[in-house]
Amino acid sequence: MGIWILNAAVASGEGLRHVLVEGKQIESILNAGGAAPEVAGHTVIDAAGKLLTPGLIDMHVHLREPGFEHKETIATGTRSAARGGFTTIACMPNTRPVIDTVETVKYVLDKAETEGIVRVLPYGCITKNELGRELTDFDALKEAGVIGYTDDGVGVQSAQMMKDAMAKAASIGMPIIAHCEDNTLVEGAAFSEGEFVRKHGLKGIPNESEAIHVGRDILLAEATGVHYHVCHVSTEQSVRLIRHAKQFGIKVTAEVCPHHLLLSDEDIPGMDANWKMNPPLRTPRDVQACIEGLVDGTIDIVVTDHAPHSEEEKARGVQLAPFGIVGFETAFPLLYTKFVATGQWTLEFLVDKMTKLPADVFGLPWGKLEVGGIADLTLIDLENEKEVNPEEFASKGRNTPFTGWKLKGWPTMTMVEGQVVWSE
Ligand SMILES: NC(=O)N[C@@H](CC(=O)O)C(=O)O
Ligand SMILES: [Zn+2]
Ligand SMILES: [Zn+2]
Repeated sequence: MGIWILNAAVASGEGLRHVLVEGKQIESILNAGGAAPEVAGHTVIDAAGKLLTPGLIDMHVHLREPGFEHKETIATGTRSAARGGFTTIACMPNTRPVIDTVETVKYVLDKAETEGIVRVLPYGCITKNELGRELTDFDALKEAGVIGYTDDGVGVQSAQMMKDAMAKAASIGMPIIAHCEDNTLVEGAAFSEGEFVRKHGLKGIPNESEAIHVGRDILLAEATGVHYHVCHVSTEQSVRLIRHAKQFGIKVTAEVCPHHLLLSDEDIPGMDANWKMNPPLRTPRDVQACIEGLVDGTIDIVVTDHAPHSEEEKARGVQLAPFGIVGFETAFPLLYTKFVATGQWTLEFLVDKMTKLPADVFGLPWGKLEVGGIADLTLIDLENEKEVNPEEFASKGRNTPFTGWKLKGWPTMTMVEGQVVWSE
């Protein structure tokens, strides 16, 4: 007995489909124009009026477990992901303890297996404790199941340390995923150098703090041959450097977050820590460069950088509050409403940036709608308009700048390996 998903629209826009899921697999995909399928004995999901996509993939998320369970857990984070239409998520290692040992990797994978409802792929740290002093055991972490190395949350300050990390990762066919930030340029600043900090007489975070690492690391990637992936690109300078590196055939890929495509520092309404994230909201010119970079392929994929914090932490005032905003439950509706519904992007472009392309960049077997493929699937309602209401989030985090935005494109069902893990 299988599951027939009937009369679903697909992102390419050419007619409706009936899709049969048997066990963990997509068994067949039919054009809905032909003879009606034999559904007797099967479960039927009526997808009329809905878009069917491969399950969304998010290669940059913070699940906070172990150690920061008051912010999020693997249970709540994966539920939040499922509500956002995500079926595969890659979690960052800046937990407590950080994910720098085989034991911590196993802990996360075990928790994900027993308490998670979507697929969780862990990253391991580049350096022990993310302190930048000593490399972790890349071989052992790979063996334990990490999909790459990153010190996300902080930049690797030493060029020699980064070069050693890249050389080692390259030798075992693994990627380096970099949070690009030079600490000497950002001390004490909460927002980007731009209109907002000028107006309020604050110290700003300059664009070079990110782009200096991007430039340095591109040269190190060229020298070592590693696959180098740039986290949360936010500046015009970074986009330019990555575009140039790609023209040279250097193995660099990059990601961008919805908030860096939709908001600039000029949108910050006041001293509200729900607008504080790292990298910060930059100038309108940077936003435009990120959009252009995504469109021309300089930036490969969209990620959320889902970074939940408690309300108490975010209420400490903008100077003391931690950086980060939640992202799972608003990502697709935001980008659909603001870029696809407005006619700037095709639906297929957006869906590819959140499914097929992340899978391609990281060599993962998911993210495609094809017979014989794993049945990770998402249904999305493109018509129903609804306001963003953080009280409805499955995440423990309520820290979003998008409260009250009226959006379309809300997921209504998420299936992982043939099992409906969430539906409205
Ligand atoms: N993005 C953020 O603002 N915060 C992230 C860290 C990070 O992604 O660098 C976090 O862990 O809270
Ligand atoms: Zn980061
Ligand atoms: Zn992050």
